[in-house]
Amino acid sequence: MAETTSPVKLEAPTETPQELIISGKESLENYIQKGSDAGTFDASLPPLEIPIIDFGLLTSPSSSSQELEKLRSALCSWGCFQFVLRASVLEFQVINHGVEPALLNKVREATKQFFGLPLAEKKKYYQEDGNFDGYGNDKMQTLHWSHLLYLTVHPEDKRQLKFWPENPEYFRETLDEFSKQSEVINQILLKAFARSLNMEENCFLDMFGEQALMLARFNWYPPCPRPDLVLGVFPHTDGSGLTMLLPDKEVGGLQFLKDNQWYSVTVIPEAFVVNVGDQLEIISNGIFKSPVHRVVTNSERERISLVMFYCPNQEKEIEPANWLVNESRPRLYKTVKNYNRLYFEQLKLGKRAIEAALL
Ligand SMILES: O=C(O)CCC(=O)C(=O)O
Ligand SMILES: [Fe+2]
Repeated sequence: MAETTSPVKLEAPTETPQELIISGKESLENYIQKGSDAGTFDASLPPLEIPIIDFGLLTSPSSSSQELEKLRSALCSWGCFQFVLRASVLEFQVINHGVEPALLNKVREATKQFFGLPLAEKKKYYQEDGNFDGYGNDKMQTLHWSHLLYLTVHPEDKRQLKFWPENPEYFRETLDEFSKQSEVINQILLKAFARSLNMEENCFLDMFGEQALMLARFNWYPPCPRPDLVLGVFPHTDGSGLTMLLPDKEVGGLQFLKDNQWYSVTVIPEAFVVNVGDQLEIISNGIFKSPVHRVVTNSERERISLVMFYCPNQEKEIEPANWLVNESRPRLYKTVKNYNRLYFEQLKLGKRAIEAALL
């Protein structure tokens, strides 16, 4: 998540993990989790039976109550759902063109092309100390088998264009278009989330504010020789308010934890996966769950994903919405400001920020 001063030390990757291991600069051991978190991973887990929400039924104030109930139940039990966007759905919304499969393909193509560039070219966009945007990797004690590119996309005056790839040449305009459409989709979702709890439809949206932060995180998972031992991303919850993920069109890997069991997300080429982040769990006073998830690796194929983190304005305090606090549901969380900072401070200590926010 974006931070002006990132407490997690980020170092730009040099080569792919596999190249580093072959050249002897790094050991596979550095990628294998030890101690109580150690485990072996299995890509063929039970499929995640998360609901597929009909986005079209959420877009009007008189959304079908059945679809809202389905949404509420997904957010409270799994904390995530999938939805497929048809171009027609957004045509009558604020924007006059929808997210078409062609745009999704372009975004995925741009992602693949960028990560496929020679290192010398990618180096131009390396993360710098004290700045979160840019190309790098999560420098945790045990390494993730992935590289990433973080870019702040909203508010527009917070964009740092020097980290926006110019290669491929359509990267910037594609991300710009996709970000604008993602923002509209996120706003529609937040309104539907509020309506699903019988709240005034703008109440979550107002808490995010006009200066809501939107970060794009492009992930690249090269093939890994030991998918049974090495993870692409460790189990975590997102520090966002709301996360909208465009997964790889063909290669799976994302898994969610529920009741101590891991489930694999089914690959549906045109579907987004949406999950609640910690900040929305706080705002909803724990009614919506910020789910633990991870990414497993694959020995044969690379995988890409694009994650859009939508977060409340970090200058604003967030706290459980009044409507959701009552005698039978006492307030669970403190008032917090700049949750993203707390998130990374706790991550560095190997802890979950949401626990530090509990009253
Ligand atoms: O690549 C994915 O499917 C998910 C990545 C993820 O969880 C994240 O970037 O926070
Ligand atoms: Fe995540």
